[in-house]
Amino acid sequence: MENLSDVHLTDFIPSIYTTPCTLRYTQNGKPLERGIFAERNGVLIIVYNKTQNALTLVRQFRPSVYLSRIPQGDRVGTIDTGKYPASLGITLEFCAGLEDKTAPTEQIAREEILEECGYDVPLEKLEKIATFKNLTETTGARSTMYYCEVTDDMRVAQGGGVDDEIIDVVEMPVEEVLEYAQQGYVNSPMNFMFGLQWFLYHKYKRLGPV
Ligand SMILES: Nc1ncnc2c1ncn2[C@@H]1O[C@H](COP(=O)(O)OP(=O)(O)O[C@H]2O[C@H](CO)[C@@H](O)[C@H](O)[C@H]2O)[C@@H](O)[C@H]1O
Repeated sequence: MENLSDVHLTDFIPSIYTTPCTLRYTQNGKPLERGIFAERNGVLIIVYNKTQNALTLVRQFRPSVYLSRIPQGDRVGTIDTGKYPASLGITLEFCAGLEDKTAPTEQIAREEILEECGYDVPLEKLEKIATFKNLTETTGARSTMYYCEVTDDMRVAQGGGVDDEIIDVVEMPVEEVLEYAQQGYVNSPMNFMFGLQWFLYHKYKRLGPV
């Protein structure tokens, strides 16, 4: 995962994943315009391994996170991966996936848990937490978050993703996740911080660890 080379920025290449546009409108008589970066909707799953009292998380290289950590002046030409190693873009996240098929979100969540984390979970083990907006200033895409408890004997595969995905599955003891989230700089998305708070309040502190 850390083996990164030939990194360079190109002009935007349209794809099914992101659609930039500008919305013009008049509000209270004032003409306005706002840039929008439309994204796909997705699902997120807080996977709690009861056997290990651990959260099942995924580590992966996120290009947008990597780029955000490189100053503008050093983004020209081939990026110096000696100065800016892959680790800058490696995040710790909950299992997640895009709604890339017309299946119910529960079904997509179940498949992502299997593909990324290797657990085969029956649909009824998925508890829906909420559907919410990812960001409000640049994208209106939504995420649907689930909670799912697993045990070691539900693991049927190694996980790690499919196709071009390079994903490490990390079973991290809950107390260790807490320490990680209390650092001054957390290389994880906002939904990770929210999901962790939800888990602590609604499951971990309330019911106690197994
Ligand atoms: N911007 C992009 N450009 C090109 N190819 C892309 C792309 N985004 C995804 N892909 C392709 O789609 C594949 C599958 O992605 P996934 O469905 O596993 O979603 P991911 O885990 O990236 O999380 C996603 O969905 C979750 C849940 O919404 C979000 O939290 C998270 O930010 C989001 O990346 C990737 O391996 C890649 O090939």
